[in-house]
Amino acid sequence: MKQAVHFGAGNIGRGFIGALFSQSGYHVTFVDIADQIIDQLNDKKQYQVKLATDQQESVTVKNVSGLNSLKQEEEVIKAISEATYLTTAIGPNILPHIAPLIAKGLASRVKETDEKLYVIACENQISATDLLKGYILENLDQATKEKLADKVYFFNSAVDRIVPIQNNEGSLDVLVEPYYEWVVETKESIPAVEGMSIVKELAPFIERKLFTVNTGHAVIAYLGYLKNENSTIDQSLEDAGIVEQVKKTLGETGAYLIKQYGLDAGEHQQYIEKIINRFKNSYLNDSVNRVGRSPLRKLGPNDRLVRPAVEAKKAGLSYTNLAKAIAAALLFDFNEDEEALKLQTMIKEHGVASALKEVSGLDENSEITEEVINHYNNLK
Ligand SMILES: NC(=O)C1=CN([C@@H]2O[C@H](COP(=O)(O)OP(=O)(O)OC[C@H]3O[C@@H](n4cnc5c(N)ncnc54)[C@H](O)[C@@H]3O)[C@@H](O)[C@H]2O)C=CC1
Ligand SMILES: O=P(O)(O)OC[C@H]1O[C@](O)(CO)[C@@H](O)[C@@H]1O
Repeated sequence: MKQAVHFGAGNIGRGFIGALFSQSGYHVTFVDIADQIIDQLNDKKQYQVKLATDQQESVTVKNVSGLNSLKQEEEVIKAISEATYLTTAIGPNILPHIAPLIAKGLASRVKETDEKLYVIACENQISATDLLKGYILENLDQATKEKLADKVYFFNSAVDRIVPIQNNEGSLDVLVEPYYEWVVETKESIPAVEGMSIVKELAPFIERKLFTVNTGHAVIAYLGYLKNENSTIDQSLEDAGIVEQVKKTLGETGAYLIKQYGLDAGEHQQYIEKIINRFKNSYLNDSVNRVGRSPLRKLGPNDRLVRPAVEAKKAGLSYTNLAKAIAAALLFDFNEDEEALKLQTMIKEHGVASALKEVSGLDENSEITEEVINHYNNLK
């Protein structure tokens, strides 16, 4: 049986990427640090992916097992040696932590086989695989790096499926939205995986996804949180003001995307509407706290709020609604989120402009910062 190794047996790992490999005839070895999930994968060897619809259709995902990256290094190295694909869905901040083990796996593999391995990071981050590749190379000697050529390939990708936090402690089953899109950038001819689309140039796809799905979701999460910190995304969309704000913000990112990539304006508008409808799915029960999680990452210079604002400004386009979304993100003070707490401390100690400089790379006296501060004071 063909083998896939997937780092991160969480929501996207089990509910999306691992499920596609299993449906394509692969055995999937999930590598994680959560013993409870790993033990269950090895014990039950299957789980259900349930669709968040009124019919609640489900798919059984079979041929799965689990390894602990902290306790089973040798087994992970062996699994990497035998795999055709190595994928991740663990969060961009964790990539540097798994790179040393992947490097050991690759070093061992290239001594044993000339078979090709395809590495794809499935994270909400532009060029996530390039970042992972960089971290892996830092852990390899020159001779091994040279041996990777024509044997280990690294492809960037964009992943789109909403998978909320699961309220089913003790179960491997995952509730997911029916929609999904996995776009992988490569010019190679690679083994087929059901549901994977191949493109030669990822930039328009990942920017369209990140600056529509993730920007829109972030706007709802941060404004929804300000209204009621215990609410869900679909509940927040019952507020006409929030709906209007999402539409205006996606109008701004849309204007940038249309200009930058020559998208058809009508088609892009339909894409926006389809996405807002996905957000309204009440079966997902997706909390504003999950979607707003890790605000330091989400306020990063290349992420879903700041990058489109900077690009829109450069292109002479409107960015005031994006500035409002940034301001709302700066007010996200959910006390179970480490990054939110850190952000609030930064703001308290040094002020909004200084926090924006440090987190988003925006100059303290830039026009965007000025606009964000105006919105921040109004929202506060
Ligand atoms: N949930 C969603 O709807 C979507 C998430 N994504 C992206 O997918 C990635 C994963 O997100 P989720 O699945 O939602 O997160 P999650 O928190 O459900 O899953 C992450 C998994 O990684 C594991 N992990 C953490 N540190 C690890 C380490 N050092 N070694 C091995 N495993 C480790 C955790 O135990 C957990 O099982 C993120 O980059 C996210 O932005 C992308 C599209 C959709
Ligand atoms: O997973 P992140 O980057 O923390 O952000 C949450 C976002 O990612 C998703 O989980 C999937 O794209 C969305 O639900 C949401 O926009």
